[in-house]
Amino acid sequence: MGVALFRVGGARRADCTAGAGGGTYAPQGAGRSWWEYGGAQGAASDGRERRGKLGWKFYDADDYHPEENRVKMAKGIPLTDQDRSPWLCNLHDILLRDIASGQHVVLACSALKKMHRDILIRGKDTAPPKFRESKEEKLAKVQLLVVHLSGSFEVISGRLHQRKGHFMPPELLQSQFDTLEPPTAPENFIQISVDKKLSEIITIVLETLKMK
Ligand SMILES: Nc1ncnc2c1ncn2[C@@H]1O[C@H](COP(=O)(O)OP(=O)(O)O)[C@@H](O)[C@H]1O
Ligand SMILES: O=C(O)[C@H](O)[C@@H](O)[C@H](O)[C@H](O)COP(=O)(O)O
Repeated sequence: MGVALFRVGGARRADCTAGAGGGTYAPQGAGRSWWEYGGAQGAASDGRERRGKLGWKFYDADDYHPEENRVKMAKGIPLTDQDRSPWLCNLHDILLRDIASGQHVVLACSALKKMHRDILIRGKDTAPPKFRESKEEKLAKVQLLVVHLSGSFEVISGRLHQRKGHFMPPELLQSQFDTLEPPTAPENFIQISVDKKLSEIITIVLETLKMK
């Protein structure tokens, strides 16, 4: 539930280094920028399509869950922030590693809470923001776009019931709605209805990027 585009040049946080979660991750790829969104709203579909239009590398955060998270979700048990932390940290590490090679990246990710999006951007840092933001990271934040794909429970639930071969059962959707913290200022975001066609969503994002 949400999408983000980042242009990040900041340094990786010491407490969020690769392997923090010890899970079965499959890091790959390169990028300077990414966007992130998710939560059964069409994020992966939209991301793949936009990756094609932009020529950016695409990551689906679902591909990076540790096995224990997949098993838990498949049983219909919602993840806790403790479960999500190593997964988000790993994504943060992957993306920052990619930044070094200078390629733009698209990331589809649920990122339901502000703190989840913060981990993707900065890593897991408990220091107060005024102490943890380097000049570089401030610049990076200016260039971050979060795209929040919003929709009604009914529409998204209907789509999930049609979706085949995914570990997350539709029954978990209510917990996602309960957990969602829609992006608000000062996050740099746009909101797009999932009622729109995929092609329309992509057009809006591309237009927004041109203006940034
Ligand atoms: N804009 C859209 N219009 C109609 N169906 C969509 C749209 N976006 C996604 N879907 C469908 O909704 C389902 C969930 O999309 P998916 O990309 O898996 O979501 P997420 O990655 O956010 O969990 C898929 O079956 C997908 O084909
Ligand atoms: O495609 C989906 O249905 C979702 O992306 C789903 O897989 C889930 O949202 C996340 O992978 C992690 O779970 P949280 O939403 O609990 O963070």
